[in-house]
Amino acid sequence: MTKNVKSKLVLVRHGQSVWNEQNRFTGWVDVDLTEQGVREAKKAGDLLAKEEIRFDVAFTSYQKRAIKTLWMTLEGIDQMYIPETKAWQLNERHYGALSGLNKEETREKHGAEQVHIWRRSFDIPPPQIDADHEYHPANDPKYSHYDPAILPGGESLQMTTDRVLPYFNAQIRPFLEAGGNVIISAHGNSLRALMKDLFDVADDDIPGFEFPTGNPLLLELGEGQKVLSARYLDADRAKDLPAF
Ligand SMILES: O=C(O)[C@H](O)COP(=O)(O)O
Repeated sequence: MTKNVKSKLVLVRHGQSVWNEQNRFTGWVDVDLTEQGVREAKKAGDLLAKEEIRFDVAFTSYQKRAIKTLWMTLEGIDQMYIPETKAWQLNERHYGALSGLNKEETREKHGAEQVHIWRRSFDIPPPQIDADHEYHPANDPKYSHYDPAILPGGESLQMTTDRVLPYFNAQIRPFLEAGGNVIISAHGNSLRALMKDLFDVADDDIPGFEFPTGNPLLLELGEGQKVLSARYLDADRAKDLPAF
């Protein structure tokens, strides 16, 4: 049976960041890519070039690790001309008071089980960060044009999903619905939120899925954005995908 592909959607997690390398909780802290992260982002472009997809529009977060990954990927496919929208709703989940801490040291202090709950539960947020802390978005000039009341100080995956999906449905789905091809460069947990919706994954199962850094996930979508096919372009660095 032939697949009736209406649109293509590429999800790419940013290449390795400085704090990925240092094993620190990152969230909304705006750290840069490492040299390895740059190589991963460029490779994402090389891999995507082989697919010969013409994109209509790109989306990314307010965070430079995802923005630069998008730019290098678009450069690799010679499509830097496409419209590009940045939205804080696609940011990584806010890691609250854990932001900046080393994950191993936090395990030593609070126990591996507690750290696993903070990292991989669906609905348990990390401890909130103080409103006057430099890592609270209300104190970051990037977000000064937003009402501080809507800016998070620590999010569970569920809270992340609750701000990613309304944005996706309102701003990105219409392009897919119209048959457009879309690329989104974002983060481990904002991409999990999208994966949960697109593949209809249960709350308890979604934290178990990992997005490799800088490895584009290509989805072919049919009517109503039903997933018809899904594969990571770097098969050697692929992770498990939900059933569809
Ligand atoms: O924000 C972070 O620290 C990482 O990007 C994702 O962290 P996690 O693996 O703990 O979800």
